Amino acid sequence: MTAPLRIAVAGCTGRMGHMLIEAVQAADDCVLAGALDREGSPALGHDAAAFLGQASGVAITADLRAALQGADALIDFTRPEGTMAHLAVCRELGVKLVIGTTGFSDEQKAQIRAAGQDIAIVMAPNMSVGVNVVMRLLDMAARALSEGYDIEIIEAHHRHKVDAPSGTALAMGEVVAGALGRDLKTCAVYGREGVTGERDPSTIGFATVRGGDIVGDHTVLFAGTGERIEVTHKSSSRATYAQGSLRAVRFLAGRPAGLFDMNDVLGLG
Ligand SMILES: NC(=O)C1=CN([C@@H]2O[C@H](COP(=O)(O)OP(=O)(O)OC[C@H]3O[C@@H](n4cnc5c(N)ncnc54)[C@H](OP(=O)(O)O)[C@@H]3O)[C@@H](O)[C@H]2O)C=CC1
Ligand SMILES: O=C(O)C1=N[C@H](C(=O)O)C[C@H](O)C1
Repeated sequence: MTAPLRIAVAGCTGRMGHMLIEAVQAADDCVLAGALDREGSPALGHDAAAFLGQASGVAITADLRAALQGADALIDFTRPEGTMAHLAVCRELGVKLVIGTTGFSDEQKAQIRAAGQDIAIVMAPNMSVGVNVVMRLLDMAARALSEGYDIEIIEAHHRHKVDAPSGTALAMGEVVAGALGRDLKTCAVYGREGVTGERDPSTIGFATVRGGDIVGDHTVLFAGTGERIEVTHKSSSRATYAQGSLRAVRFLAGRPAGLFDMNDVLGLG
């Protein structure tokens, strides 16, 4: 029998933190090794699975090194500044890392790439199987619809989301731009207002909706003359992100270093 994967969770009281703890508690091959929250959190010292009416035996701590003690991997869905601080310590201690956080700057992404030389990391703005399959569909659609179709990416999320456009929408934009030989940095248009002039066909537009408890909807619209194609993914539960994160941890077992994404984890090439 193989030893269970020992997983620490950062942001353990957040929306994703709770989903991750529930998923780890339910998985036969995983065990909760650490639960990290921020200094000052009223949850510090409480059992990390208390919200489920369960006892994990892991007390929530703000001490990162304590949370990582004996952990094989840290799953991090927090904020970019939190993830960067966690990354440095994981790199020092040789702990693998699954990064679900979105909203990183180019410089922060470069630092994550560099850390991948020393530790094994999976980073993906969306851990669901469905979204990563949609990415492949988008590559195919963009190549087939490269002439005469205007491309717009529309995403909707809950009222608490702090970054826009979503990491997933930006990744979809990268896939489409890559398939068309465009550079998203120069062709993206983020929202429109006032007298904008006619649409430039070389652009990829983004529109953001925020409201209520929407888990995460993404549509890529290819609008032509006489027809339009919409490729849509809708998340109805965060459980898919948590299950994808556990798949990522399993994928990292036995891999000493490298920066991977969900294509690698899911074998999508
Ligand atoms: N890759 C994917 O599949 C998905 C990615 N996400 C991304 O995950 C991230 C978290 O989302 P969500 O769970 O909804 O957010 P929440 O706000 O619900 O949870 C964030 C958690 O991180 C903690 N936190 C916030 N700032 C810091 C920091 N600087 N250092 C350490 N911890 C911090 C919060 O603590 P406190 O409560 O004290 O602020 C909280 O526990 C977002 O970037 C989101 O876009 C979300 C879903 C899926
Ligand atoms: O903040 C969220 O909730 C989500 N964030 C991710 C993103 O920015 O793409 C993934 C998912 O859409 C949910």
